[in-house]
Amino acid sequence: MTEPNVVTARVPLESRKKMIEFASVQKYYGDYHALRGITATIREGEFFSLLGPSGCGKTTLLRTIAGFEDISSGAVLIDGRDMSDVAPNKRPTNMVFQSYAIFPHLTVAENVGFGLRRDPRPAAEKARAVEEALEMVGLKGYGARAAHALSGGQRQRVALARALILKPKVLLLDEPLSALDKKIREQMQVELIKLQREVGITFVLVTHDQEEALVMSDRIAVMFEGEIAQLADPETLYRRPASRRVADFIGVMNFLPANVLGEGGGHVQLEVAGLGAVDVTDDQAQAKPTGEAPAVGFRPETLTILYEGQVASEREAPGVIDEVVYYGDMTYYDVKLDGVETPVRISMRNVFGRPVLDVGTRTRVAWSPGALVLFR
Ligand SMILES: Nc1ncnc2c1ncn2[C@@H]1O[C@H](COP(=O)(O)OP(=O)(O)OP(=O)(O)O)[C@@H](O)[C@H]1O
Repeated sequence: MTEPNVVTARVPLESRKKMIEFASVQKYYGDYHALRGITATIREGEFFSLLGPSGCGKTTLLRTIAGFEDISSGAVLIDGRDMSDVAPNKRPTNMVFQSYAIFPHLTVAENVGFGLRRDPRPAAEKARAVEEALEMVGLKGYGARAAHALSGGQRQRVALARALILKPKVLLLDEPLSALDKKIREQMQVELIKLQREVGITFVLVTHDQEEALVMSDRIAVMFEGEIAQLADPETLYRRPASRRVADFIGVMNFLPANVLGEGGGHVQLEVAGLGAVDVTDDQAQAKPTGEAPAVGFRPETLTILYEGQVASEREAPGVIDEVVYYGDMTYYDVKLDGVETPVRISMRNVFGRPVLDVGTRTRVAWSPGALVLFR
């Protein structure tokens, strides 16, 4: 196995060199404006994801890196070099697709070694490289097997090994796990992260699965309609989404209407439906106001149902349980806070086998001002 790569071994992203640069990239398909001025930088050894709903342009953007898609204006640079006149097969990139594009009539080893067929190295050396690549993806000893006899997950590993053996600077992954069952997909996600850390290659992943992006990425670009709506690390995206739309796309976000009463000294004073008067810091407020009616957002796990006699550590609000959804390890409670028509969703871990509360029960909900985000 290769040594852990020094680049990815805890060198902060911002001090690594720029591996991919998008400079005002525009793409038209006829009249259709598919990429609307993309500017972003992906660093060496980064695990970077393009996340967004169907049709937002994420695959198109990925394909501009590989050179499978010409751009209408702007530039794509790889490792400091403008790729405008560089053909796809001359770029230091390799792509792994959603469908396992392997040759079913070849063995696993033949599939993995396919890209080395014009490599002048002696056969024994190439065979060793194939063995190494198979070991990397957890398929040690599978070389002689027929590729058609593999499971979906194994085929995708072969496709990965085949890409990695060519030692690209950048590996492009177009929804590589989306055809796999949930369990295998989750297992492969963890393996891919480990693999990426080991080889130190820059990975760019396209996915419409927000959980997958959160689990795997150093940073994520959330795209809507050909634009990057927010580019940030997973925690920032989750805790400080830049807009209602991003907040809604990543996990579950509750919204309650709010009135802005005043502002200044780094704080915003609000009156929030169901919660009452509350101060938030400027840091909790959407940076670029859109002029939409103000609302506060908060995640289900930032609220707690209080049991009888239990005291809230910060604030509490009364309400009635409207719906209960039991998931084994956790329960979702939808609670109608007094005076608010739309219920808020609360997730509770079922650690001590507490009784599930019934619909219609009056309850109190503990919440914390620090967990709120103001959208306006
Ligand atoms: N070759 C093409 N000709 C015309 N329009 C295209 C072409 N390829 C993509 N588009 C359009 O450009 C937009 C972006 O497509 P793209 O495949 O990048 O989206 P996506 O975010 O990857 O979505 P999905 O997850 O569905 O693949 C879509 O509206 C699509 O219909």
